[in-house]
Order: sequence, then structure tokens, then C-alpha cells
Amino acid sequence: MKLSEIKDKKPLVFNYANYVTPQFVANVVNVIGGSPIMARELEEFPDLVAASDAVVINSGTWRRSELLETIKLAQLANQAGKVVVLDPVAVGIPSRSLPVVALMADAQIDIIRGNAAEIAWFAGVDFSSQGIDATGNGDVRKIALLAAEKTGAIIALSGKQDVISDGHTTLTIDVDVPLLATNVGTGDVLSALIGTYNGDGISIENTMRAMATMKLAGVKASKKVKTPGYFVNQLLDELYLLSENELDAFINGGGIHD
Ligand SMILES: Nc1ncnc2c1ncn2[C@@H]1O[C@H](COP(=O)(O)OP(=O)(O)O)[C@@H](O)[C@H]1O
Ligand SMILES: Cc1ncsc1CCOP(=O)(O)O
Ligand SMILES: [Mg+2]
Repeated sequence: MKLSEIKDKKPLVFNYANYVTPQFVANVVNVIGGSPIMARELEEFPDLVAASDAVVINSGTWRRSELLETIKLAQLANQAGKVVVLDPVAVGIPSRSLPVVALMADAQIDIIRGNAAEIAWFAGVDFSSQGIDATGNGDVRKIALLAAEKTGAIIALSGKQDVISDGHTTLTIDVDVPLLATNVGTGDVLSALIGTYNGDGISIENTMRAMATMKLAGVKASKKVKTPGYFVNQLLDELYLLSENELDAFINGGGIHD
């Protein structure tokens, strides 16, 4: 949906969040105009999925004992026709790959948002990483396209260059904002923004708008402040203040490439 529609409809975004960044994620969904809720209690899933417009599963601090519950959550969302976004934090670490494989075998994941190393894992391409961060270099367009073909999901690959691919259409946002990489959680936030924008229907266009929103807010914040602490607060303010017209101008003004 468009930014103005988010402000109108206030999509409810159910975040199965990691325990590192939930406050940041909830605030970003809130300032953009959506409505966040965090939960991880199985008994609550049917009610919460029914009420939600999107379900965002972040595997960043997943315990094995939560796997079956999370699969159930994704299945409930599938049955209710709600978009499911997966943020597969550090999925390339072998012990982290197994539960993600299990989830994807038993439920449909509509959109996968990860950094280049995480998406490269789905593509079957080698890409250096250190813990939660991508550290290597590679052809990120090709990696996103391959990952989309292999998973059937829309791929939202983030980094210096953002790439969105559904296996047919591949878009890139090529804008370097190093400060966006200085706060832990910007990736988690982006995944929740993607859920918010896809709350009324899953599309590459909605996914691109979410990524452009984050990038543009980052560009604006980095013009005003130069250090990580101020930046994270300025980023929240820029997300809050962002208008539909500014976003359209960014998207149509050469920020996005085929
Ligand atoms: N060097 C960079 N230049 C511009 N934007 C970046 C850069 N690194 C990360 N970002 C942005 O930061 C956000 C989080 O992406 P990323 O750091 O790849 O995720 P994660 O935190 O999951 O590793 C995205 O909006 C992405 O575009
Ligand atoms: C540090 C850390 N450890 C497990 S999840 C997590 C946060 C990851 O956040 P992001 O991928 O958005 O930087
Ligand atoms: Mg991440």
C-alpha cells in the first residue's frame, strides 16, 4: 500500500521479534503509521493473526523449542491470507539454517528480507559474513534473482545496494548511506516496514516502497547528523515526517533502477 494508505488504514503488524531490537521495530511501525504488536505465545496466535494485516517472523534469537510454534504461526497466516515476511538473521550459520529449512518446508514464506550474505545462502552462493553482518562482495542482483527463483518468495536484499526481485522483475536502489549500517536493528526494522507496506496485498511494488522509505529516511537523517546515536533518533523523526510526495519523487527521480 502507499504511505498515505498506511496512515489511513493503520495496518496491524504482528512481529515475532527477536529479543535484541523489538522496541526499535515497534517504534518504526508506529511512526510510519502502522500498528505494531509483539507476541510469542501459541495460544494467542489465532486471535492475533486474525486481527493482523501482516506477520513478520524474525529468527534472530529463535530457540529450537519455538520452532513448531513458529511454523504454526506461519501456517495460520497462510490460511488467513496474511502476508508472511521472514527475516532470517545469520541463516548461513549451519545450526541456524536447519530451523529455517524446516519452517520453509511446512509453511509459505511470501517475502524474505535479509542482507546480502543471508540472501546468498538461499541462492546457494558463497558470500562472507560475520555473525549478523554481510562482509563480502558479490553480484547482489544475481544473488537476489537466484534466491527468488529457488524459494518462490519475493526477495528484499538490503545493503549499500538494495535489490528487490520476484524472479521476473528485479529492481535496485543504489544509494550509499553508511550510517544506516551503524545501528543494530535497521534490518529488523526494514523487515517490519516491508510487512506494513504489504499489509493489503503482496507485491514487488509494495516491497520496493518499503525499502525506498528506509533509504530515503536514512538519506535525510544523514544530512542532518553525523554520528550513530543522533542518527537513530533522526531516522525515526524522518520516517515520521516523510510524505508520499517526497517518496514518489525519490522513487521516480532515478533512485530506483530496473
Ligand atoms: N552501506 C550502506 N549504504 C546504504 N544503506 C545501507 C548500507 N548498509 C545498510 N544499509 C541499509 O540499512 C538497512 C538495513 O540493511 P542491512 O544492514 O543490510 O540489514 P541487516 O541489519 O539485517 O544486516 C537497509 O535499509 C539498507 O538499505
Ligand atoms: C545482534 C543480534 N543477535 C541476534 S538478532 C540480532 C539483531 C539483528 O539485527 P539486524 O540484523 O537488524 O542488525
Ligand atoms: Mg539482519
